[in-house]
Amino acid sequence: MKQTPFIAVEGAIGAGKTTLATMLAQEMNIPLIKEIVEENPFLGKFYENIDEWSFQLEMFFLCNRYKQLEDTGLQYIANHKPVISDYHIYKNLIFSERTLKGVQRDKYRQIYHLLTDDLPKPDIILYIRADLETLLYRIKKRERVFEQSMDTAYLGQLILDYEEAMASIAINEPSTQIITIDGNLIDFVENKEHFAQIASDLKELIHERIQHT
Ligand SMILES: Nc1ncnc2c1ncn2[C@@H]1O[C@H](COP(=O)(O)OP(=O)(O)OP(=O)(O)O)[C@@H](O)[C@H]1O
Ligand SMILES: Nc1nc(=O)c2ncn([C@H]3C[C@H](O)[C@@H](CO)O3)c2[nH]1
Repeated sequence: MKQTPFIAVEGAIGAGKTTLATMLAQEMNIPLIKEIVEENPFLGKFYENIDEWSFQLEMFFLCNRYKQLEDTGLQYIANHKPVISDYHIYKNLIFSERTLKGVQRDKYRQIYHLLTDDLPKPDIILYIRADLETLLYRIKKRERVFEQSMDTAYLGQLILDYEEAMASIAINEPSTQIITIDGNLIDFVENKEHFAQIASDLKELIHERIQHT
């Protein structure tokens, strides 16, 4: 096992990935890799008309994440520096398998594998699992205008897709350790003890990995 961890925070839309990754980066004094949201020119259009804009949006996310992770590999992982990101590259497939159809989906899949198969993959995933009610509440509270008309069925399906994806990673990438956080009950934003427990579990896991290197 590698000594220097690459940690990714994952979960469906509004689960709290960016919030938790930012808090942990600060607590552990490690760099944070954050996905681009506000500068994304296709997100607003996508939520208005998924069929029309999905290919552009998925390709935009893929290219951005590809570049970020390529840089992360060179800057941090190759130099044995720990790093935390608010996504796993696999989320591109989770979303695209739902939003794309037919030839576009086939082409995207090929491009995805071509670009990402040799990218650095996280050693540890913090998976925030939350139900539809919790996510809808948080998306509303966050007030991103383009997300307010999000189809509930789309979000509900993504929750299921995330469950399947995490189970698949657990089987197909056994060196990746997944810590599941109950996002309905654990309030790492308001409750200091909840956050302290997550940080302590993560540090212990990293320590164990170092011991077993
Ligand atoms: N555990 C939590 N308890 C209470 N509020 C939370 C919790 N996690 C996140 N929030 C709140 O929910 C909103 C969404 O959080 P955040 O932006 O971190 O989610 P995200 O998973 O990064 O979203 P996205 O999928 O859109 O990137 C924010 O307003 C945040 O303060
Ligand atoms: N279709 C699609 N594909 C992705 O890879 C992807 N990654 C994030 N998102 C959406 C969720 C939030 O609204 C917003 C910020 O995370 O962007 C995505 N949407």
